Amino acid sequence: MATTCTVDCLSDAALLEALTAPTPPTKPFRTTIPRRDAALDPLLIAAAAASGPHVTRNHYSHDFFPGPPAPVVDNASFDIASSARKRLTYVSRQAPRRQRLQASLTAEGKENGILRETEPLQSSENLPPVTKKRRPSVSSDLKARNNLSTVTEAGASPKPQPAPRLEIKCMARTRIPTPHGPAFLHLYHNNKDNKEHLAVVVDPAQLEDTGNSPVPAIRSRSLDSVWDEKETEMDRIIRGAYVGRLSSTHQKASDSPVPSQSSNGTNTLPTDLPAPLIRIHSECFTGETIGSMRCDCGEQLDEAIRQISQPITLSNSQTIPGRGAVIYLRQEGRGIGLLSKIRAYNLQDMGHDTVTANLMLGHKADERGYEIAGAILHDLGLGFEGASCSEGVRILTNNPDKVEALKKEGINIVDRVAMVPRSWQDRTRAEERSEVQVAGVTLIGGKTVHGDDLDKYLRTKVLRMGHMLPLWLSEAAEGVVH
Ligand SMILES: Nc1nc2c(ncn2[C@@H]2O[C@H](COP(=O)(O)OP(=O)(O)OP(=O)(O)O)[C@@H](O)[C@H]2O)c(=O)[nH]1
Repeated sequence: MATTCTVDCLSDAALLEALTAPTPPTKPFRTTIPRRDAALDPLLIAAAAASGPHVTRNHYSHDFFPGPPAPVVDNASFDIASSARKRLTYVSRQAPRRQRLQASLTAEGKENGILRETEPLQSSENLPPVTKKRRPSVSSDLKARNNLSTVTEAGASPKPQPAPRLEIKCMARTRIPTPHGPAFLHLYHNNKDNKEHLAVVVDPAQLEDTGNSPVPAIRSRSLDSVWDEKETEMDRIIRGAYVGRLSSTHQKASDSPVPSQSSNGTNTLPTDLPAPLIRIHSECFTGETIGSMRCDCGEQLDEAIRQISQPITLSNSQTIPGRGAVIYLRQEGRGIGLLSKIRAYNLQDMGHDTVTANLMLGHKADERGYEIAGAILHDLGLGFEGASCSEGVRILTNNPDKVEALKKEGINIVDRVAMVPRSWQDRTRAEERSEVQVAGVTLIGGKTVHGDDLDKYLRTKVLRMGHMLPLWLSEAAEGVVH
């Protein structure tokens, strides 16, 4: 035994020497280092024990585990009775890759609010029952006439179930005074994800309830409809289905269905009335809640409400309040969720831009969808044929994907209004005045801010994501790309 141990220790030392030497060995290992074919190699076992079972993410749970008894080897390195000795083999206790992938997708889906088939449709529990009117198809008609059975034949593989039709419902609405004027906040439920998406409707004319407005009110059909015959007028008012401005003396439930005309009873809109201005905005906790200057999201939300609230002057010199809506979608971090966005920020600090950081984390540059936004716009009667405001909408964005996605949802977009970052509009003036406001920077009602992170983000949106915005000129002249 003593002899074998000495031989092995020497060979271990020689191997270590060869591996750690400043210059690679001149002769091949085979000629300088004795064979190492012992059943238990102490060096390898020590290395594995020191590194632990999770050497890399992909090797998590791989380890040495007792295997079948080892065959008796004459020159075994350890003096353990071979009958009692269990051979250690390197085996994996990981689930197959397919199962691990599925588990991680489910976890990620939860994070991003995607409902799995096994989860209850929490958010659609209050949706009205869907009455599906099925048009008889030619084949079902024939079957009915010939009295043929429509039951699936035994043995036929079940057809994959189509995804349920998207349903949304405005659950509640209330007046919100903002620094730019009054708005109505609408909260929506849907049967696709478990997020509460929102619509900030700017239409202060409907606060008056005088019946004189030349334009139709922007109202939610699902909110104004009667949900249940047991529902009282007060129930409807409490969930926001009221007209005018609610007060201790004014409480009037809205009609259902909403009349599809302006409140003065006409269907014809002033010819020079601009289409309502809308913005589809995606949630950004960092930009909107804690005033992060890594992006311009807080500022964009503020700017959207400000622009939509601007009064409109018609050619007959009549001025009417601004009208439109911000559809606020809960798709944080361009759909990857806050957790992944935080990780992406760390990659950005290491020198990657916002697009590359997403890709490095296994996400797409943009994972958002606009189906729910389209449905909310339909519900509000904005931008589609047959709506009370059939004039189409103007959209406030630089993002060509949003425009295309909304067109696919059937939204009639008559114009796009650019969303120019305040820091690119105001920089020269601010530098001249050398005053940069810091308090309340990108929050609602805040002022312009500048910063390197913000600049990188804005430039990447133009240069890598195809946003339709001229680069801030001095940067463009320098050709700086981050
Ligand atoms: N993944 C990721 N998301 C970010 C980053 N910075 C901002 N966001 C997200 O981007 C979204 C903001 O996008 P939007 O306000 O819809 O604007 P946009 O698509 O850039 O296009 P515009 O309509 O032109 O403003 C929010 O969900 C933010 O959380 C980032 O660095 N990484």
